[in-house]
Amino acid sequence: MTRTTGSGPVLSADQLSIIFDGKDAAGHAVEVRACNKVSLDLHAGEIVALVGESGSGKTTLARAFARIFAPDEGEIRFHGERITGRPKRSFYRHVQLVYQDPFASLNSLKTIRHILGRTIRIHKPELTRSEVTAQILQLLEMVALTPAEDYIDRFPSSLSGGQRQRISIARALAVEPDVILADEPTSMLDVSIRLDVLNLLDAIRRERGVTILYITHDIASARYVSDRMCVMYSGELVESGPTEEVVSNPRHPYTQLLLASAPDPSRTKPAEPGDTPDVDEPADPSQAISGCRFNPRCPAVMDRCTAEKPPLFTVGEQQVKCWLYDGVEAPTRARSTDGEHRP
Ligand SMILES: Nc1ncnc2c1ncn2[C@@H]1O[C@H](COP(=O)(O)OP(=O)(O)OP(=O)(O)O)[C@@H](O)[C@H]1O
Repeated sequence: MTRTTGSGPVLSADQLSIIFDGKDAAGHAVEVRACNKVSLDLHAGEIVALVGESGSGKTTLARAFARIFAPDEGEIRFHGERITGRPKRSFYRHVQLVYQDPFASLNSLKTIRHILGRTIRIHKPELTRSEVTAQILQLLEMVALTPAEDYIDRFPSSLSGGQRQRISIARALAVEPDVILADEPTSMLDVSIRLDVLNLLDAIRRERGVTILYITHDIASARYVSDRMCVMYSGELVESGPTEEVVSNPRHPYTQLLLASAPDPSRTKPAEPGDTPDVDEPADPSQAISGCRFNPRCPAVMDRCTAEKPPLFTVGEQQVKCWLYDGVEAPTRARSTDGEHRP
């Protein structure tokens, strides 16, 4: 798969559904739409945060982008080309996944030289041994494990969680990817080093132009690092837009709930007493719900919400899947778009 240049998205999901076999509360077989007709474009050099509570489908979407799950409906496109049926190895030259758990994702019996060298050699078999070593040292410097010579022959078991996550990120960078899909990369790390990893992702984007999908439960970290925020609920994207717009003026009742529940003192929309349901009550995608999937929890539910599924409405720079915005005009600021009403 070759990289083509152009102004379109680097990686995109187009009406993507991933469906698992599951069981409902009574034990009957049901389909679980972990992702349901999701459309999302990732543009060159941007950091997009995908936020939502546990079970909302964030990991499933990342794994579909990484081709671990094949689409049941819709498409994944890389620079506009369908990827179904294309060789995976050449795709992984461009798109890399960083996992949540830096302890499980690195082989603790191999040295860092082996772990990074193997990835470099798979993608660049023409390099000599000394060229591979030079690249490993360069990668260690990029992820701030310095002096790099002190780390290259160490085993992951001698590193802290934050240092291991840096090795995972270095391994992703080893192929000089266009896109990194970072699935909760800081959630298993000490709070004190989470910011370092977020700053590293930001540096990778600025210095290498890598597009990053940052998946997280934590709205404050998403706000810190991302340009755009997409909110997922029960397998669907319910709101997206420039991060500051979404955070300072959340439109969807679910986004309002998430923000009101976030331990972020700088939030601008505090909860009104009694107006939000419990955010710890996760959505169950195996549950049959007619109309909007958020309607059983929505403080603003209307008759229409239980009868019809809302489409995406454009409100200013945001896209919101909620009937509250049917026919609502909001001031639109001058900003270039690709003309399509897609997140
Ligand atoms: N292999 C699978 N088989 C059946 N159901 C699955 C499978 N993988 C995920 N699911 C279901 O799909 C839904 C979405 O899961 P997913 O892990 O994508 O959510 P998430 O938002 O990433 O949650 P978390 O933050 O807890 O990882 C959940 O209801 C989950 O139980």
